[in-house]
Amino acid sequence: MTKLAILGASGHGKVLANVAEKLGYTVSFFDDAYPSKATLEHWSIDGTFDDLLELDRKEYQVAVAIGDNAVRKQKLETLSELGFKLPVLIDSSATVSQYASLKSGTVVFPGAVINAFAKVGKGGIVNSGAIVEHDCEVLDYCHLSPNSALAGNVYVGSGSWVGMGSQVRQGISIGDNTVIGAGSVVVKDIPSYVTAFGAPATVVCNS
Ligand SMILES: CC(=O)SCCNC(=O)CCNC(=O)[C@H](O)C(C)(C)COP(=O)(O)OP(=O)(O)OC[C@H]1O[C@@H](n2cnc3c(N)ncnc32)[C@H](O)[C@@H]1OP(=O)(O)O
Repeated sequence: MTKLAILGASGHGKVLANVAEKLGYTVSFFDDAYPSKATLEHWSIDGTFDDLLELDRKEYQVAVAIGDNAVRKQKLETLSELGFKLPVLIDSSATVSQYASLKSGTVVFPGAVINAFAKVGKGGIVNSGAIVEHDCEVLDYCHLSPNSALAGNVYVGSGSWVGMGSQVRQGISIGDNTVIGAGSVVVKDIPSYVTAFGAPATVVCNS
């Protein structure tokens, strides 16, 4: 059995562990709240981030269960530089086209769909029931929240967060480090470093 060390003993971590166990991994958690927090449900937390860095890279692969895109990026980059394998994890109930491409550290949650020729970069979260239609390009360290839907040929810049249930019309471009609020309907391009929401989505502030 392959061992997976999960950084982040969070709700997100619980779902990630569930995905990984279905794929046959044995999981253990690491979190900087250790030792004051030593368990997560029935799992044990075995140490802090620094403890995780001491693990044998041949024995352990690593996943980062941190929802904040910037923090997840920073942790994954450190782990990658230190030689840890950051697997792509795809829940057994998700549908991912054989023509789609996903980069290291990306996790696809239950019921998500990634269709033909879509690309998802490094360290992404494709959350439960999210849809990434054909030819979309989602750059590194994005989070597509539960039930969000990108129609065909949508572009999402790095570090952006598409909120729960949001829908993005085909061909739309969303910039880097932008937040699309929950329940939005995006019908016009949205620039980088902003928060936008509503139906139709409009920019409400810089993020
Ligand atoms: C498994 C998981 O749980 S994954 C996590 C999924 N979570 C999400 O998708 C949440 C995405 N986040 C949001 O939608 C947030 O509301 C954000 C980021 C857009 C804004 O958050 P904040 O900056 O904290 O805004 P705040 O909650 O203070 O609201 C400010 C105003 O905007 C309004 N507002 C906030 N979000 C939205 C939204 N998505 N759509 C419409 N209006 C909104 C609020 O009603 C409030 O209006 P008011 O000033 O008239 O009272």
